[in-house]
Amino acid sequence: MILPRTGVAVDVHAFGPEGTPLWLAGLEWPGETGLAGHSDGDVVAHAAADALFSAAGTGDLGSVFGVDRPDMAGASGVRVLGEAAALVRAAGFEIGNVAVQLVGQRPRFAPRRAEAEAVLSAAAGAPVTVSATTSDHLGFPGREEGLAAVATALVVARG
Ligand SMILES: Nc1ccn([C@@H]2O[C@H](COP(=O)(O)O)[C@@H](O)[C@H]2O)c(=O)n1
Ligand SMILES: C[C@@]1(CO)OP(=O)(O)OP(=O)(O)OC[C@H]1O
Repeated sequence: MILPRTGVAVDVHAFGPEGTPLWLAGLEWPGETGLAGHSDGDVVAHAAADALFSAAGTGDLGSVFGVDRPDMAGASGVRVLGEAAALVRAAGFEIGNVAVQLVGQRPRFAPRRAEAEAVLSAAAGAPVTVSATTSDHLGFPGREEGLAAVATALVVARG
């Protein structure tokens, strides 16, 4: 019997200097300060990609993409998630779904949830849902030093 496999991941990025564009959940957020990173720092897309690797048992974000690949400098979250999904499929898995939760005081995510889910689902080729929560002003997200995202993914080996 082929059983589904779950994966889990957390990603964290600090905010960059004021004026850095924010890319989050595959969307640009005008007027919001962006995240620092080798790529565009999209914690939601990164957590989704890493959860897929976790489910498939194909390593993790750092070991697959690393920060020493010049072609990944500034890479979009949509690209990271799309490439992760392709690698997981190439390893012999179908993707069931990915669920992500953003942790941060801002941006206010809910008004753009449907838009973000559409963009990320298209990138992954499977349903990606995104929820958001504040940390009630506690910890680094609460102090608005950065954002975190936690994700789970479900994959099934092709029979
Ligand atoms: N960045 C965020 C954080 C939260 N939300 C929405 O607000 C709801 C309540 O959040 P609490 O942390 O106060 O429980 C949450 O369920 C989200 O719908 C948001 O849109 N953006
Ligand atoms: C995505 C990568 C590669 O550009 O860079 P970062 O933007 O630093 O993101 P992180 O979540 O630390 O994952 C590691 C890297 O693979």
